[in-house]
Amino acid sequence: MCDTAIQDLYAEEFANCFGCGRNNQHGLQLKSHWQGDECICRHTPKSHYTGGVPGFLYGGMIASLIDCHGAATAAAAKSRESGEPISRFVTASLNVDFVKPTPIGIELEIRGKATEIKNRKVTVALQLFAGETLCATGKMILVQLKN
Ligand SMILES: CCCCC/C=C\C/C=C\C/C=C\C/C=C\CCCC(=O)SCCNC(=O)CCNC(=O)[C@H](O)C(C)(C)COP(=O)(O)OP(=O)(O)OC[C@H]1O[C@@H](n2cnc3c(N)ncnc32)[C@H](O)[C@@H]1OP(=O)(O)O
Repeated sequence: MCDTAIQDLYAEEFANCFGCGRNNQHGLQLKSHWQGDECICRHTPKSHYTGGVPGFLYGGMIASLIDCHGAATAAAAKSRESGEPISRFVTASLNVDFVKPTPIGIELEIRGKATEIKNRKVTVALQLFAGETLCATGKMILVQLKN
């Protein structure tokens, strides 16, 4: 696994996101790492992010985890393809399927893979696991910010 998180390579002005900005002291500060041919993020949500049924995670938080990790996956995949430094991608489209209730209290693992890279547009497929259980999947389209 690459030691440096993708989010730690974002330019300073793009490092303030609630989900993954290293400079956002009130945010989740998610970290994503390239491993093999995919990108991995691990996070244990706090219990107050419940969706109303104690012990289970709010769907909006699930979408947020997928969203921010998808952006990191797109940035890493594009950088690996082009040989250029990590750049910043924003979400143009986010589709989440909630497959099983997601438990709170154990570490979640989100796995992302780029399925298509076309100029500034990257399509990413994601899976969110709680242990061995696939709880949610995501499909995203991300667009690289213009310089
Ligand atoms: C991430 C930090 C950002 C900090 C802000 C700093 C500077 C501001 C600079 C730019 C503003 C950018 C982002 C907005 C600000 C904050 C977002 C915070 C981060 C998030 O919270 S993130 C979740 C919310 N996110 C958004 O707030 C995005 C709103 N949106 C847009 O800002 C534009 O919509 C954008 C940039 C996505 C694209 O605009 P664009 O002009 O750069 O590019 P363009 O439209 O040419 O698309 C290029 C190729 O993507 C295809 N494409 C586009 N949209 C598609 C879709 N929906 N489905 C399928 N394909 C799509 C086209 O078809 C074309 O493909 P092709 O080349 O093959 O034709």
